[in-house]
Amino acid sequence: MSATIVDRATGPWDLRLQLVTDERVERPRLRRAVDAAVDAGAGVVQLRAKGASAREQLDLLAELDAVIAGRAALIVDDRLDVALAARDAGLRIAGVHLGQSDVPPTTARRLLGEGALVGWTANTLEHFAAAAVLPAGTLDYLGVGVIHPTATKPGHPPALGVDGFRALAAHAPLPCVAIGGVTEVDAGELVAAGAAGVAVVSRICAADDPAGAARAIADAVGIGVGVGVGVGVGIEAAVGTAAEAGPRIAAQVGILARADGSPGTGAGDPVSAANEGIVR
Ligand SMILES: Cc1ncc(COP(=O)(O)OP(=O)(O)O)c(N)n1
Ligand SMILES: Cc1ncsc1CCOP(=O)(O)O
Ligand SMILES: [Mg+2]
Repeated sequence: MSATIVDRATGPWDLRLQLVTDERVERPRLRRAVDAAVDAGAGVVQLRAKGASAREQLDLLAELDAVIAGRAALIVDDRLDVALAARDAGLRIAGVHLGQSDVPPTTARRLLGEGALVGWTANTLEHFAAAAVLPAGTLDYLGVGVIHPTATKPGHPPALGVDGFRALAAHAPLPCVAIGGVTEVDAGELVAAGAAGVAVVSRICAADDPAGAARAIADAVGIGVGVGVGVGVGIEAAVGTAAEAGPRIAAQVGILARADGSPGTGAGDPVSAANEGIVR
């Protein structure tokens, strides 16, 4: 048995906790929140700055890249052009999170490459059906919500609640990241309901104690279980829904062992495997 070192800036991706930046928060505070979230184990940081110009987003990405320092994947909301320009400027940009009205995920995959992280918003069975017919390997995950009403996204779709999420996610062709009003109160329930992870804006970015909030959510989604000990028992565990979605996904749902060498709870269960699949 040997420890597996994962470069979290380049994958495989840990989807259990994604910090999405809050454009209402001042930059120094935002930098602290990002640092705290990554310290707590967030595997993905998404720049969401809808009011910012492309140049402003590039500046922000440079700041975030410096704070993250390769400890997590940095992705961009909506803007494939900005993601590509930031890469061109030498920043570590893992990929994008696209909405239904953004450029097609197939374009993003083609331009960002096989190793990129590409997420797509999907809130309905129709969205799931559209995701399911994309070429295998186009998408890494679906962003599903909102779970609760949230002021962070005005005009958001109807709130699913945890039960609605469970019912919807049961039909998902890819790992689902739950978003919208998520806190430590229900992050664990969402994982139990089938989420590969949660995406969080205000509970961390606007918290008085972002480090405490990030740690509480990280604990709730099981980050920290089996840290540092990995064995190669992931391939069998990866058979099932996620693996059927394509070989890229199967490769991401490797299983880890606990410190005593026994397999993690993901063995034989691809959803749990997805939640436990990264050794750091
Ligand atoms: C992880 C995750 N899921 C969903 C969204 C929502 O993205 P989108 O539909 O593009 O809406 P905006 O964020 O652009 O308002 C997301 N950003 N992240
Ligand atoms: C970007 C986005 N998409 C759906 S809800 C949401 C915002 C979630 O923010 P918060 O975690 O503050 O509720
Ligand atoms: Mg978007």
